[in-house]
Amino acid sequence: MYNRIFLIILDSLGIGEAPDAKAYNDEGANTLGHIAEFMNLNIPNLQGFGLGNIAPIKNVEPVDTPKAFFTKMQEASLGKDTMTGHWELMGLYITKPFQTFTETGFPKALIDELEKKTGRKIIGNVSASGTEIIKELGEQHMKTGDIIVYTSADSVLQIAMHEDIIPIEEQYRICEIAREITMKPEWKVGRVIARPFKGKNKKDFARTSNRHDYALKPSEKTTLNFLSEAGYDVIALGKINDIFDGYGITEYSKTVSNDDGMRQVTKTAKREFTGLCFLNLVDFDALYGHRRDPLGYGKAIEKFDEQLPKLIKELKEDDLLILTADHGNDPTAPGTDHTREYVPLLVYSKKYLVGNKMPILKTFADVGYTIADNFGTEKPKNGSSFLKHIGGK
Ligand SMILES: O=P(O)(O)O[C@H]1O[C@H](CO)[C@@H](O)[C@H]1O
Ligand SMILES: [Mn+2]
Ligand SMILES: [Mn+2]
Repeated sequence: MYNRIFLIILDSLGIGEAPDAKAYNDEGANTLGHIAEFMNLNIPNLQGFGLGNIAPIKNVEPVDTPKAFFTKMQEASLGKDTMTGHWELMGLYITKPFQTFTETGFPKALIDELEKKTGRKIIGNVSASGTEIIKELGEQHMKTGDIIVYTSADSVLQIAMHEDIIPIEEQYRICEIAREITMKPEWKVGRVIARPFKGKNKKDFARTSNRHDYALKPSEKTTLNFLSEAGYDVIALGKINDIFDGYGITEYSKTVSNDDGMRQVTKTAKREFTGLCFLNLVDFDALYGHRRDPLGYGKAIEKFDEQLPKLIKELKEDDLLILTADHGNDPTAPGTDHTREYVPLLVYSKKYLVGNKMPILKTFADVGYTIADNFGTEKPKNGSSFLKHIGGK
């Protein structure tokens, strides 16, 4: 048994179109592949793990003796958002996608109720990029106190508010009201998200790290519950606690950036625990994928690669490190939304000098199943264990 499993989600780092990409209008999408074509990606540590053995990536050649076990995984659930990806990683499928309001905006009855309960007028109510809509409506919001509601291709109701106009606690209260209203079955969005920003005017508005996601509680127990019920630690870092609405998590800490996430996971590796440490690195997605910034994305991957050895240094022989993603977000694709892709899977332990190829996995749920299998707890309904491919327990 591995005593500690570190699971790091490089949010949105897809590795090529999924077999069903066409159904999502994402044929040809390849987040990592297209970033590598855009720049000279220099990621020696991930390369050494065998990232370039999974798929052809410019400048990231396959290696003869990869340090990790490597493959790619397909998503089984319907959808390509963060919640869907993460829930599936922990064994839970979403077979009926959450409501989206991409084309229409939110219905008048919902907006009316939100205005009445918050006492504030709503502006926006369209599908938009978060950084664009604050440029467009942020100054008006500052003058009037009206709040900016917007959505995307995901099942989200996002509210952008200036931190000097509406104090952060009040922003969270407004979002809690929105979460309650959108619990109605016909309006049930996957997430309500507070998107606070700062700045003097549209030229320097910038979003802050006080973002807060109000997700739904997973409809069934996941590996996180099975672990914590069996007495193991389930340590959530970054957005993980929000994504699972705390369900099955024994302790959590938020992060302000990818760097902070890597610092926190490395710090956690220095202490004693038995169970899972689960980290999400959201900057890849929020700062670069949605912003269609392949160079920024590539540099963020290089930075991650640089920080990885500090974490590895703290790992013991009976620790397991799993690196993967939750969906794609090809910064060279049209629009600003996620892309339906395979995700890379790298599984590393100091126990092994070399890794090997694993079969392509049909579902992200294999990750959660494998973790439950390792700790000998109840298993999720979906998935199967890949422990047999990495030398057993
Ligand atoms: O454009 P921004 O505000 O970053 O929004 C993005 O972030 C949201 C949640 O991850 C997605 O729905 C996507 O639209
Ligand atoms: Mn995501
Ligand atoms: Mn996203």
